Amino acid sequence: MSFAAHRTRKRFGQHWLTDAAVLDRIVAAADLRQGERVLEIGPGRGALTERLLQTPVAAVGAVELDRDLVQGLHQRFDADARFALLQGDALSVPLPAADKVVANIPYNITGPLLERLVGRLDRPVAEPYRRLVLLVQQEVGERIRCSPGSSAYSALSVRMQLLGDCRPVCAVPPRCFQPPPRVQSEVILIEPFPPELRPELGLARAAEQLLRRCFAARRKMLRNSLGGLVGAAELQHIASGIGISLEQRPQEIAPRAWLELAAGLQRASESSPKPSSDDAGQRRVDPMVDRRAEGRRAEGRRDG
Ligand SMILES: C[S@@+](CC[C@H](N)C(=O)[O-])C[C@H]1O[C@@H](n2cnc3c(N)ncnc32)[C@H](O)[C@@H]1O
Repeated sequence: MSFAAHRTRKRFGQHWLTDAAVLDRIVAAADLRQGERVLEIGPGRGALTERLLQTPVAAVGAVELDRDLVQGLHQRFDADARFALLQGDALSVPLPAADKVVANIPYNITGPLLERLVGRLDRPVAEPYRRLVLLVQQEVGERIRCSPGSSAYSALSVRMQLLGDCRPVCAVPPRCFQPPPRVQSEVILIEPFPPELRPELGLARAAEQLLRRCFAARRKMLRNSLGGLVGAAELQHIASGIGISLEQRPQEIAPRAWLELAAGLQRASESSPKPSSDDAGQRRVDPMVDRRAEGRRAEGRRDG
């Protein structure tokens, strides 16, 4: 099917980026160099693909879910040997090897796609991309990159900022798309840390549990959220060592401090006497904390 015959599908999050200045900003932020391979999720009708192919990259691997766009994309780009298209779901197909990812992503899969591309704190991707430049719903972008103390600061902010350097590139209002989405958007840049700079796996797991526990009750002071994990004096000692107050709430604690807190609690829990059968399971970071609270929040929706 040609692009002219194609009908835009809302369920695939199809909002074509038509603003030349935003396309320029995305490509400039990606800083694509000679020989690099770039992955594009959701090329659509190829507005961004065309720009990517104007850079000196060695390969542009694109993954598009909508079968009806495949023919048009082949017609438009097959003359360039660097272009390769894979039809399928970016959440499940084997992704083409790449150094960088550049994409105007379908907002309804933001959460799982981020997990696939950047990984989770306790399940990081083995070989991180060097850089990702993603057009996302502004609300999600803000949560990814915001500083502690901001109302948008959440467990997602901590996780992402422990996995990489996250920065805003530019705001993108609805008029930059056709059809315009109902929500504001923004371009963000993520530079994942190399494996040697990531938290060690045991600590990452403990931090993940801690984040779930504390952000499930984000209005509670740490003293209350953490009470019962270790004794009150021990908890105070750990907090003072990190330079945080137990009167603080989760959204005030910086990403690195979460790791230090998890490490301190782990150490305290390991060195304390074995709990009696009555309070077994209460002294260590609780692995059964409710996962649902954070579960779906990272999934943005372009249509509000
Ligand atoms: C917001 S549009 C962006 C299109 C184009 N890159 C642009 O900037 O104009 C999102 C694109 O992702 C595609 N898409 C949606 N879900 C997908 C998935 N799970 N895997 C791969 N592509 C997907 C849509 O069909 C659509 O082409």
